[in-house]
Amino acid sequence: MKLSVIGCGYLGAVHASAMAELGHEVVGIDVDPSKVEALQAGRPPFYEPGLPEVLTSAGATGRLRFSTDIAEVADATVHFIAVGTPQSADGYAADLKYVDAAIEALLPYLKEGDLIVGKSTVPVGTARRLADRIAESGTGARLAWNPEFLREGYAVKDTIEPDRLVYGVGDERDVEVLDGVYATAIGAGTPRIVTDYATAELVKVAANAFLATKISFINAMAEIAEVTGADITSLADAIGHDARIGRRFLNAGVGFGGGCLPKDIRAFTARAEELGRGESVAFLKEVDAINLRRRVRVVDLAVDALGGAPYGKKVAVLGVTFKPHSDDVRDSPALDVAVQLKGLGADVVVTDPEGIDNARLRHPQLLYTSATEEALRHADLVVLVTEWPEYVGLDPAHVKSISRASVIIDGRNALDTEAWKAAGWSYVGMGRS
Ligand SMILES: NC(=O)c1ccc[n+]([C@@H]2O[C@H](COP(=O)([O-])OP(=O)(O)OC[C@H]3O[C@@H](n4cnc5c(N)ncnc54)[C@H](O)[C@@H]3O)[C@@H](O)[C@H]2O)c1
Ligand SMILES: O=c1ccn([C@@H]2O[C@H](COP(=O)(O)OP(=O)(O)O[C@H]3O[C@H](CO)[C@@H](O)[C@H](O)[C@H]3O)[C@@H](O)[C@H]2O)c(=O)[nH]1
Repeated sequence: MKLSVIGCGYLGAVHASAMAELGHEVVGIDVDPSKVEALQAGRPPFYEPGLPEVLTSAGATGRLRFSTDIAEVADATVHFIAVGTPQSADGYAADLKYVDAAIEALLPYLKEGDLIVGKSTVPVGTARRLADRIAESGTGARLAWNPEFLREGYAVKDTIEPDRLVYGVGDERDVEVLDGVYATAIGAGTPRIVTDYATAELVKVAANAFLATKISFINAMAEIAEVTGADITSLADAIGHDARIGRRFLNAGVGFGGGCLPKDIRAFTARAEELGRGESVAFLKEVDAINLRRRVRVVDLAVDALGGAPYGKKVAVLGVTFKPHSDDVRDSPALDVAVQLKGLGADVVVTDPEGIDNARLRHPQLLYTSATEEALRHADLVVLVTEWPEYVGLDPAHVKSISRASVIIDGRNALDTEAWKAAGWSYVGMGRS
């Protein structure tokens, strides 16, 4: 099939490449010429494991191209909307200006029977509004909403082998069109839920709200563990053995960040309030508050470890991305912790395998190095905030020999506690003693 993908950021670039890899002819459109140039040259403009390989192999088939010219969508019959829906500058609601602009830009090129497929995460009610706009344009095109559940770091695999497909449709004919797009996954028996627009939109935000709640739940338990001497990791293991609860997403630590969970729970709260149902999701404000408290907790632990006097002390911050295997620093707890420590006067040196360039753009006041040793050398304190394998695998005896630190703060409960203690470190985890 001939597809277009409007918006080639984290979601769109992966979607376009994976769809071409699966045999479709795809044009990816983005308004950012530097992104388009990089993608067209086979270079992902961001770090995502597996994407360079798919870009190259799909590119070599001639089925994948990228452009800034929206007119190039004219041949395609299915058009994915994958533009950003960030938090508004003045509140919690999602800013839909990119989605609206993408639809308006697409309208002149639509043909009878074309299908626009929304993949961006939007407030419930958006698809109905956009469907009305498309109907009124008289193009004969239709709209479906097909939320995306990929995780950064596993984005290619999650796109090619999704857990489930959700089709929010306004016309039953579009189920067949989407089955054609996802023929490989459908053939492999991937569950597919066909529903209306509102349910499809809500499935996406409900899934992220649930994941965020699960993380904040375990972090709330960590707060209790901290005042009782209980161990949060053992607690998570124990409750996680109950199949009704499950162990995944029960890792306590500095909390969740990224371009999705924080903004999506806030946008959901704002939308529910608009609908007069703010009380139904009021708990998400608490989920957000618990999450943000974990960042402060790490900062407080660091200040304590520095004897209450962070000024002029060298703090090595290991990790700056919101999670490993990504270069994304959007709403990153790690970056937030680094900025807060810097604000208290510490000489913060941040290291990360992939996130430094993005972090520097946002916070040029911090010192950065890609060399872990340089960050650690003569550090008065070591704080791990993103569990990259290279930090988890550090030799505690070696770190001791090059730093001045005696305390390691493990903001992700990812280190081998006993090994660090055995090497003479005072180990400080999150919700564990
Ligand atoms: N990143 C993820 O892991 C992920 C997963 C699932 C869903 N989502 C959702 O997908 C959407 C996109 O997220 P993202 O992380 O890829 O954002 P992003 O900011 O990385 O990418 C958005 C892209 O859209 C481009 N763009 C903006 N307006 C445009 C227009 N009119 N025409 C063409 N291109 C335009 C921007 O230049 C940018 O490259 C969001 O709604 C997000 O919530 C993201
Ligand atoms: O037990 C856990 C699990 C995760 N996290 C943190 O939670 C955040 C989000 O992690 P993850 O969900 O893996 O990352 P994303 O790539 O942002 O993916 C989420 O957001 C995407 C965008 O909506 C969805 O598509 C995915 O399904 C959803 O998992 C990160 O900061 C993690 O460090 C924890 O603190 N503890």
